[in-house]
Amino acid sequence: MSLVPVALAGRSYDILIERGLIARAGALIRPVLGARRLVVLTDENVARHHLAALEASLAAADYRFDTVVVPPGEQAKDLHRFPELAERLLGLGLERGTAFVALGGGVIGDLAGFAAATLLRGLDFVQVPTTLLAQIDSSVGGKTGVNARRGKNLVGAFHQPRLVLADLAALDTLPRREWLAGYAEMVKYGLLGDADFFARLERDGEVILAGAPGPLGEAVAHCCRMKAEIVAEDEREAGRRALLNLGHTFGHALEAETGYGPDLLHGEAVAIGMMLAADLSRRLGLLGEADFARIGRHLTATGLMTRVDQVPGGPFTADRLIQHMAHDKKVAEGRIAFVLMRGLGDSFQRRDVPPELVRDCFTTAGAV
Ligand SMILES: NC(=O)c1ccc[n+]([C@@H]2O[C@H](COP(=O)([O-])OP(=O)(O)OC[C@H]3O[C@@H](n4cnc5c(N)ncnc54)[C@H](O)[C@@H]3O)[C@@H](O)[C@H]2O)c1
Ligand SMILES: O=C(O)C(=O)C[C@@H](O)[C@H](O)[C@H](O)COP(=O)(O)O
Ligand SMILES: [Zn+2]
Repeated sequence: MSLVPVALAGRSYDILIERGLIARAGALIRPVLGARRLVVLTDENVARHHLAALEASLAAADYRFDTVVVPPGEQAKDLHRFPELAERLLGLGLERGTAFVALGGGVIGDLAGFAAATLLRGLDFVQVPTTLLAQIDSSVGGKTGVNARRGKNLVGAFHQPRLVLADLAALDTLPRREWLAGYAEMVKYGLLGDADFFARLERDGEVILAGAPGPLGEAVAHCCRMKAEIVAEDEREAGRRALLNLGHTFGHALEAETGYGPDLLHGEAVAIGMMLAADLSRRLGLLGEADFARIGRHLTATGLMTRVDQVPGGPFTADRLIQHMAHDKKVAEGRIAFVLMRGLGDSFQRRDVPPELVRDCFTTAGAV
C-alpha cells in the first residue's frame, strides 16, 4: 500500500492507495473518524459497481449509515440542484457527529465535499475516489464546490477530507473515455512541474492506461505526492497552487460553452486547455517549438482532443470563450492570470498577456 500524507496544521490526513480498499473502508475509517453515523453520497453508475462492497464494509465496522444516490455527470454539480440535495440530506436527520463519505469521481467528491463544508456549518468527510481523475487530483486538497451559470466551481469552499481511500481496483470498471480524461490531469503534473514524469508518461502511458497495477499505482502515488506537497505549501491558492490550474482557464471556458454536458468531460477540456496554454507560451517566446510539438504528440497519441474544433457541438466562437474566461477565479483587477510554461515541467503564472494572442490561440485551434 502507498501512503501519502497531506500535511496541513491541525487538518493533516492520509491518502491510501491500493487495490481492495473499498472492501476495507469501514475498518480504515474507524480509527480516523469519531463519527458513528455516516452518509454515503454516490452516483448511479458507481453505485451499480461499488456501493455494495462499501456498504458491507461499513456494516461490518458497525457504522449506521444512509446512502444517497444522484444521477451521474457534471449536471449533478449544478448550483441550482444543490438546494434539493441539501434538503434531502438534512431530511436524514444530520447531526454534527455525522460524516459524509464521497464514493465516486470528481463530481461526487466536489458535491459531497461542498455539502460537508456547508451543512450544519461543517461536517467531516472521507473521499473514496473511483475515477483516475479523482484518485490523482480531485479527492486531494480540499477544493469543493458546484458550478454556477456564470462559470465552473464558482460556489464552493476549501474543506479538507479526513481520509482519502484510492482503491485502484475501482478503476477496473471505469470506461476508457474516463481513463483518458483522468490521464489528461496526470499529464498536467508532468507539464506543471516534473519533466521526468512527463517523459515517463510518454514511455509508459499506455501501460498505465491499461491498468497495470505497478505502473498505475506508482503514477497515482506520484501525482498525489506532487499535489500534497503543493497544497501543504499553499492550501488556499494564494500562489503556487494556481499551477494545478494549468490548462483550466481555457478548459473551463470550453466546459461552460458546451453547457457542462456529456460532449466534453472536464479532463478532455483540460487536455485542449493545456495545448492552448502551450501555444500561448510558445507565442510569448517562452516554450520552444520542439516542446510544443512534443506535448501535442503525446496528447494526440493517447487519444485526447487537442483542438477546439474537435469538440462536438461547434463551431465555437473565440469571443464567447474569452467572455467565459473573465469569470476565472484567478482574475484580479480585471486581468486573467494564465498558467504558462517556460519549458516542460516549468510552469508559472503571468498576468500581462496581450488579449490578441489569446484570441490567436483560440482561432488557430479552430474557434471562429
Ligand atoms: N476539487 C478538485 O480539486 C478537482 C480536481 C479536478 C477535477 N475536479 C472536478 O471533478 C469533476 C470531474 O471528475 P471525474 O472526471 O471523476 O468525473 P465524474 O465524477 O463525472 O465521473 C465520471 C463518470 O464515470 C462514472 N464512474 C465513476 N467511477 C466509476 C467506476 N469506478 N466505474 C464505472 N464508472 C464510474 C461516473 O458515474 C461518471 O459517469 C469535474 O467537475 C471537475 O471540475 C475537481
Ligand atoms: O486543486 C487545485 O487547485 C486544482 O486547480 C485542480 C484542478 O484540476 C481542478 O479542476 C479544480 O477544481 C479547479 O479549480 P478552480 O479553482 O479553477 O475551479
Ligand atoms: Zn481539473
